[in-house]
Amino acid sequence: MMPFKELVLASHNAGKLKELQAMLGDSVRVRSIAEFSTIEPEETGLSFIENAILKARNAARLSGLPALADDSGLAVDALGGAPGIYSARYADGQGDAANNAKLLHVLQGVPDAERDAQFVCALALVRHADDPLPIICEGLWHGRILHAPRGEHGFGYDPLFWVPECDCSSAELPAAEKNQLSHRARAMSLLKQRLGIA
Ligand SMILES: O=P(O)(O)OP(=O)(O)OP(=O)(O)OC[C@H]1O[C@@H](n2cnc3c(O)ncnc32)[C@H](O)[C@@H]1O
Ligand SMILES: [Mg+2]
Repeated sequence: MMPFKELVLASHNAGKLKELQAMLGDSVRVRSIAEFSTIEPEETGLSFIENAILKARNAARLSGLPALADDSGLAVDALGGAPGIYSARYADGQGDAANNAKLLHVLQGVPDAERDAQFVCALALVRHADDPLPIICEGLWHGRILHAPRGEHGFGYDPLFWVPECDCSSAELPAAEKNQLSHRARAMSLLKQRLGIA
Protein backbone atom coordinates (compact mmCIF):
# COMPACT_ATOMS: atom_id res chain seq x y z
CA MET A 1 0.00 0.00 0.00
CA MET A 2 1.15 3.49 -0.83
CA PRO A 3 1.86 5.27 2.49
CA PHE A 4 -0.37 8.20 1.42
CA LYS A 5 -3.42 8.72 -0.79
CA GLU A 6 -2.32 11.76 -2.74
CA LEU A 7 0.91 13.23 -4.04
CA VAL A 8 2.00 16.10 -6.21
CA LEU A 9 4.22 15.52 -9.25
CA ALA A 10 6.84 18.26 -9.17
CA SER A 11 7.45 18.51 -12.91
CA HIS A 12 6.51 21.12 -15.49
CA ASN A 13 7.45 18.80 -18.38
CA ALA A 14 4.34 17.36 -20.10
CA GLY A 15 6.24 14.38 -21.52
CA LYS A 16 7.59 13.34 -18.14
CA LEU A 17 4.24 13.88 -16.43
CA LYS A 18 2.50 11.57 -18.86
CA GLU A 19 5.08 8.83 -18.34
CA LEU A 20 5.17 9.15 -14.54
CA GLN A 21 1.38 9.13 -14.35
CA ALA A 22 1.16 6.00 -16.52
CA MET A 23 3.75 4.26 -14.35
CA LEU A 24 2.04 5.17 -11.07
CA GLY A 25 -1.34 3.98 -12.40
CA ASP A 26 -4.05 4.19 -9.78
CA SER A 27 -1.76 3.42 -6.83
CA VAL A 28 -2.16 7.02 -5.67
CA ARG A 29 -4.13 10.17 -6.58
CA VAL A 30 -1.76 12.35 -8.57
CA ARG A 31 -1.95 16.14 -8.52
CA SER A 32 0.07 18.43 -10.75
CA ILE A 33 2.37 21.17 -9.52
CA ALA A 34 0.72 23.40 -12.16
CA GLU A 35 -2.33 23.58 -9.83
CA PHE A 36 -0.17 25.36 -7.27
CA SER A 37 2.40 27.35 -9.22
CA THR A 38 3.68 27.99 -12.73
CA ILE A 39 7.08 29.16 -11.50
CA GLU A 40 9.84 26.61 -12.00
CA PRO A 41 12.42 26.45 -9.21
CA GLU A 42 16.03 27.12 -10.15
CA GLU A 43 17.93 23.85 -10.50
CA THR A 44 21.11 24.84 -8.68
CA GLY A 45 22.33 21.38 -7.65
CA LEU A 46 25.45 19.70 -9.00
CA SER A 47 23.81 16.30 -9.32
CA PHE A 48 20.55 14.82 -10.58
CA ILE A 49 19.83 13.78 -7.00
CA GLU A 50 20.29 17.26 -5.52
CA ASN A 51 18.07 18.78 -8.20
CA ALA A 52 15.38 16.15 -7.72
CA ILE A 53 15.33 16.80 -3.97
CA LEU A 54 15.23 20.55 -4.52
CA LYS A 55 12.25 20.25 -6.89
CA ALA A 56 10.42 17.82 -4.59
CA ARG A 57 10.85 20.07 -1.52
CA ASN A 58 9.66 23.09 -3.50
CA ALA A 59 6.53 21.26 -4.66
CA ALA A 60 5.78 19.94 -1.17
CA ARG A 61 6.15 23.44 0.24
CA LEU A 62 3.80 24.91 -2.38
CA SER A 63 1.16 22.19 -2.16
CA GLY A 64 1.31 20.91 1.41
CA LEU A 65 1.35 17.40 -0.11
CA PRO A 66 3.96 14.66 -0.41
CA ALA A 67 5.90 15.35 -3.59
CA LEU A 68 7.65 13.29 -6.24
CA ALA A 69 10.23 14.95 -8.50
CA ASP A 70 12.17 13.64 -11.46
CA ASP A 71 15.51 15.07 -12.49
CA SER A 72 16.81 13.48 -15.63
CA GLY A 73 19.00 14.01 -18.63
CA LEU A 74 21.29 12.57 -21.23
CA ALA A 75 24.96 11.81 -20.54
CA VAL A 76 27.09 11.36 -23.67
CA ASP A 77 30.40 9.52 -23.14
CA ALA A 78 32.27 11.40 -25.88
CA LEU A 79 31.28 14.69 -24.21
CA GLY A 80 32.45 13.66 -20.74
CA GLY A 81 28.85 13.14 -19.59
CA ALA A 82 27.44 16.38 -21.05
CA PRO A 83 24.79 17.68 -21.31
CA GLY A 84 23.98 15.76 -18.09
CA ILE A 85 22.22 17.86 -15.46
CA TYR A 86 22.18 20.71 -17.98
CA SER A 87 20.23 18.69 -20.60
CA ALA A 88 17.11 20.90 -20.44
CA ARG A 89 19.24 24.06 -20.78
CA TYR A 90 21.73 22.73 -23.35
CA ALA A 91 20.72 25.25 -26.04
CA ASP A 92 20.13 28.04 -23.50
CA GLY A 93 16.47 27.33 -22.88
CA GLN A 94 15.40 27.28 -26.54
CA GLY A 95 13.65 23.93 -26.19
CA ASP A 96 13.88 20.33 -27.34
CA ALA A 97 14.46 20.94 -31.07
CA ALA A 98 17.33 23.34 -30.38
CA ASN A 99 18.85 20.96 -27.80
CA ASN A 100 18.76 18.13 -30.34
CA ALA A 101 20.23 20.29 -33.10
CA LYS A 102 23.09 21.35 -30.82
CA LEU A 103 23.82 17.76 -29.82
CA LEU A 104 23.97 16.62 -33.45
CA HIS A 105 26.23 19.54 -34.26
CA VAL A 106 28.79 18.90 -31.51
CA LEU A 107 28.87 15.18 -32.39
CA GLN A 108 29.35 15.79 -36.11
CA GLY A 109 32.00 13.41 -37.46
CA VAL A 110 32.06 11.26 -34.29
CA PRO A 111 31.77 7.60 -35.39
CA ASP A 112 29.09 5.23 -34.05
CA ALA A 113 31.58 3.38 -31.85
CA GLU A 114 32.15 6.62 -29.89
CA ARG A 115 28.52 7.74 -29.61
CA ASP A 116 27.53 5.77 -26.48
CA ALA A 117 25.23 7.59 -24.10
CA GLN A 118 22.88 6.99 -21.23
CA PHE A 119 19.67 8.52 -20.11
CA VAL A 120 19.73 9.13 -16.35
CA CYS A 121 16.75 9.55 -14.03
CA ALA A 122 16.74 10.41 -10.34
CA LEU A 123 13.40 10.31 -8.56
CA ALA A 124 13.03 12.00 -5.17
CA LEU A 125 10.02 11.53 -2.93
CA VAL A 126 9.53 13.71 0.13
CA ARG A 127 6.66 13.27 2.59
CA HIS A 128 6.77 16.99 3.41
CA ALA A 129 8.91 20.01 2.53
CA ASP A 130 11.44 19.48 5.35
CA ASP A 131 11.55 15.68 5.13
CA PRO A 132 14.98 14.67 6.54
CA LEU A 133 14.92 11.33 4.72
CA PRO A 134 13.83 11.69 1.09
CA ILE A 135 13.49 8.44 -0.85
CA ILE A 136 15.87 8.50 -3.83
CA CYS A 137 15.81 6.02 -6.71
CA GLU A 138 17.91 6.10 -9.84
CA GLY A 139 17.70 4.51 -13.26
CA LEU A 140 20.00 4.38 -16.29
CA TRP A 141 19.21 3.49 -19.90
CA HIS A 142 22.12 2.74 -22.22
CA GLY A 143 22.05 3.62 -25.90
CA ARG A 144 23.78 5.53 -28.66
CA ILE A 145 23.30 8.92 -30.27
CA LEU A 146 22.00 8.76 -33.83
CA HIS A 147 23.18 10.97 -36.71
CA ALA A 148 19.67 12.26 -37.45
CA PRO A 149 16.33 12.21 -35.60
CA ARG A 150 14.01 9.19 -35.93
CA GLY A 151 10.48 8.67 -34.61
CA GLU A 152 7.60 10.76 -33.35
CA HIS A 153 6.85 9.39 -29.88
CA GLY A 154 8.23 10.52 -26.55
CA PHE A 155 9.82 13.91 -26.01
CA GLY A 156 13.15 15.65 -25.55
CA TYR A 157 16.14 13.70 -26.86
CA ASP A 158 14.12 10.55 -27.69
CA PRO A 159 14.46 10.96 -31.51
CA LEU A 160 18.27 10.89 -31.18
CA PHE A 161 18.55 7.98 -28.74
CA TRP A 162 19.18 4.59 -30.34
CA VAL A 163 18.07 1.65 -28.18
CA PRO A 164 20.20 -1.36 -29.18
CA GLU A 165 17.94 -3.95 -27.52
CA CYS A 166 14.97 -2.74 -29.61
CA ASP A 167 16.80 -1.88 -32.81
CA CYS A 168 15.04 1.49 -32.98
CA SER A 169 15.15 4.97 -31.48
CA SER A 170 13.33 5.64 -28.22
CA ALA A 171 10.97 7.94 -30.16
CA GLU A 172 10.02 4.95 -32.32
CA LEU A 173 8.94 2.96 -29.27
CA PRO A 174 5.25 3.07 -28.34
CA ALA A 175 4.75 4.75 -24.95
CA ALA A 176 3.92 1.47 -23.21
CA GLU A 177 7.23 -0.06 -24.35
CA LYS A 178 9.35 2.95 -23.44
CA ASN A 179 7.66 2.89 -20.02
CA GLN A 180 8.90 -0.67 -19.46
CA LEU A 181 12.52 -0.04 -20.44
CA SER A 182 13.52 3.55 -19.82
CA HIS A 183 15.71 5.17 -17.18
CA ARG A 184 12.47 6.51 -15.68
CA ALA A 185 10.87 3.05 -15.69
CA ARG A 186 13.87 1.61 -13.85
CA ALA A 187 13.89 4.33 -11.22
CA MET A 188 10.11 3.99 -10.77
CA SER A 189 10.32 0.24 -10.39
CA LEU A 190 12.83 0.71 -7.54
CA LEU A 191 10.62 3.38 -5.97
CA LYS A 192 7.61 1.06 -6.05
CA GLN A 193 9.67 -1.64 -4.38
CA ARG A 194 10.73 0.81 -1.67
CA LEU A 195 7.11 1.82 -1.11
CA GLY A 196 5.87 -1.76 -1.13
CA ILE A 197 3.57 -1.23 -4.12
CA ALA A 198 5.58 -3.23 -6.68
O1 LIG B 1 12.45 19.99 -14.22
P1 LIG B 1 11.09 19.57 -14.72
O2 LIG B 1 10.01 20.57 -14.43
O3 LIG B 1 10.72 18.19 -14.27
O4 LIG B 1 11.15 19.48 -16.34
P2 LIG B 1 12.48 19.58 -17.23
O5 LIG B 1 12.09 19.30 -18.63
O6 LIG B 1 13.20 20.87 -16.95
O7 LIG B 1 13.30 18.35 -16.69
P3 LIG B 1 14.83 18.26 -16.22
O8 LIG B 1 15.25 19.50 -15.58
O9 LIG B 1 14.93 16.98 -15.42
O10 LIG B 1 15.61 18.07 -17.57
C1 LIG B 1 15.50 16.85 -18.27
C2 LIG B 1 16.12 16.99 -19.65
O11 LIG B 1 16.41 15.69 -20.15
C3 LIG B 1 15.53 15.34 -21.20
N1 LIG B 1 14.96 14.02 -20.93
C4 LIG B 1 14.71 13.48 -19.70
N2 LIG B 1 14.09 12.31 -19.82
C5 LIG B 1 13.93 12.09 -21.14
C6 LIG B 1 13.35 11.06 -21.89
O12 LIG B 1 12.73 10.04 -21.30
N3 LIG B 1 13.36 11.15 -23.21
C7 LIG B 1 13.94 12.20 -23.82
N4 LIG B 1 14.51 13.23 -23.19
C8 LIG B 1 14.50 13.18 -21.86
C9 LIG B 1 14.42 16.39 -21.21
O13 LIG B 1 13.92 16.61 -22.51
C10 LIG B 1 15.14 17.61 -20.65
O14 LIG B 1 15.87 18.26 -21.67
MG1 LIG C 1 14.01 21.20 -15.14
